[in-house]
Amino acid sequence: MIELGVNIDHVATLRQQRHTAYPDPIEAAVRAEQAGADLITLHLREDRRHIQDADVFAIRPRLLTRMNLECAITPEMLDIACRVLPQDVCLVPEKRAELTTEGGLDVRGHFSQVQAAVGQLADAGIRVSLFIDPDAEQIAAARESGAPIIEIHTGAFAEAAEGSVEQNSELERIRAAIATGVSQGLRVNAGHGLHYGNVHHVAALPGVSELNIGHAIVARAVFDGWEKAIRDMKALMIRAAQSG
Ligand SMILES: CC(=O)[C@@H](O)[C@H](O)COP(=O)(O)O
Ligand SMILES: NCC(=O)COP(=O)(O)O
Repeated sequence: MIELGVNIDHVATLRQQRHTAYPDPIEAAVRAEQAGADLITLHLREDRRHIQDADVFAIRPRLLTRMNLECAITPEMLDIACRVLPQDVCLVPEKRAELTTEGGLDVRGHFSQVQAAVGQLADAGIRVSLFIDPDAEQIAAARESGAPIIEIHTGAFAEAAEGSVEQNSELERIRAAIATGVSQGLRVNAGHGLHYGNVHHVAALPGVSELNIGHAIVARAVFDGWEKAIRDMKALMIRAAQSG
């Protein structure tokens, strides 16, 4: 069954905007699990714009499902990951000035660095995922690095207008990437920019294991409440996966 990773970054964004104690990402994580999240995703950015180090350490022992910690490949982040020991770490590229993660990791271009990071995390017992664009060369490099999981960056698909030629072509790239990854023995996840109006396209693709979704769920929760926003997203995913 397809799994939903609820990304709680933007609960922390709201808190950091005023440096209040609320809304509390720990409560968001616990209540997300109660609403049906299969895992909790959070991204500790180098600039600490949303999730803080203390959040990661506090949430880890509270989870009944699993933690998917997203981070850049830096000595500092790898050290934190090895101290927190989440079940999963997703290695992502970061640019300090970007609004959000703009592209996938260039695994081929930084192969030795990625391979070393995968090895360090794997030695600590952490399952590693690489956040990459839907590109056959990157998938091959990811597999060679020893990472057992890839997460396909769905940002370009999400930015395309519904029903457009561009959206269709991005969806086909994702479909092909999932098929390639699965055929190479990788677990294939996907995420970024998915929302209530586009998630069905990706959830219906054969072979996709998990979708990580954050911004749209936090936005929907403003009107519908946190648990309902999560339940509704999961229902959309499951319906699409069953009909796909
Ligand atoms: C790596 C990724 O796609 C998202 O997790 C992202 O972390 C959401 O947070 P940002 O909006 O800070 O990019
Ligand atoms: N890895 C993608 C993710 O965690 C969620 O991204 P978004 O839904 O906040 O764009």
